Amino acid sequence: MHAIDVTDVTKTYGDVTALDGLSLAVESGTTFGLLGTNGAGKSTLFKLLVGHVRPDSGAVAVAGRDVTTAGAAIRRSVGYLPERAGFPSALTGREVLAFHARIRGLAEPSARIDEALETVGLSDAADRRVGGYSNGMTRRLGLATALLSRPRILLLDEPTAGLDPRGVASFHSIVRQLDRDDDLTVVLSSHVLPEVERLCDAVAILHDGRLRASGSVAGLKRHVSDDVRVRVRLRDPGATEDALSAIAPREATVRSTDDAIAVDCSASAVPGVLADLAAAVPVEGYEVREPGLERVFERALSDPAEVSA
Ligand SMILES: Nc1ncnc2c1ncn2[C@@H]1O[C@H](COP(=O)(O)OP(=O)(O)OP(=O)(O)O)[C@@H](O)[C@H]1O
Repeated sequence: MHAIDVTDVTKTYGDVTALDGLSLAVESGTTFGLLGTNGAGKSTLFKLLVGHVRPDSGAVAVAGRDVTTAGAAIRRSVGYLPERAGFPSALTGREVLAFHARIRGLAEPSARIDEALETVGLSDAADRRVGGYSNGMTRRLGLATALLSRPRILLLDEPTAGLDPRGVASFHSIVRQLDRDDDLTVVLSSHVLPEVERLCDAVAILHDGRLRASGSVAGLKRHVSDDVRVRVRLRDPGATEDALSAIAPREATVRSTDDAIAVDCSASAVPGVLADLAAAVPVEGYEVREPGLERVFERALSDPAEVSA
């Protein structure tokens, strides 16, 4: 069962094509990561999913219902934390939530407000003015507003951007706690690949409004896993050119930094690569790395063919 179905959606803003024939499905109950370069269309996708903008063409369905026709009913089942959520600084956290509960016409608002405050760890700060909240607390208050209607689908647009490491850790632990609820689908966008790798079951990578890759994190990694990356540190930074020439005849992708070169090649080619390099230039050391989500991302951006894994 899909929580979200996006079918051949195009969305333009004047001359800018934000989404270009995008199709994407998100399984119910999963935590799904949305990755992409700046301007790839992630925020536009979130806005389509909550009905804040309409597609020029194509269909957007949430919980099996078309967003453009289901309107308010959809908004009740979806919680949305926008990329930039600010609140009136003179209000307390509880007053902000009471306001959001009122405009959404929620029944039993105080019980829901207490529950949301508890979930995001703001119960003790609930009666303090929002103007005195840290960035992390403000983001968590944003999450609390998204949770007020006890949504089945939670959309988090770059929820940890700009937070310090403690703020990030505390947000992650809340998302992990929410993830225990099998009926809740979480879609989060992020530029931090390790964050997505840690929290998400499946991901989509967007570029220029198009889908470049989608699938389980493990499946996408396997897709590029015939290659490993060998990073070789050179004793003499001036030897980079000689090192590159030594590798040139091999079937490998090579990148150089000031004092190291990184070679993507098959695992079986590693001894030969190391031997070629050691014969050509003084080598300080090396490490071999299995592919991570970072490699999947690089591959997705450099190769326009859509990958599904
Ligand atoms: N209201 C708007 N008016 C005009 N252009 C817009 C508008 N909103 C978004 N765009 C453009 O649409 C494209 C996609 O933007 P969007 O914000 O969806 O990308 P994003 O992936 O969320 O980017 P980022 O990672 O930088 O937040 C960009 O080129 C952006 O400039």
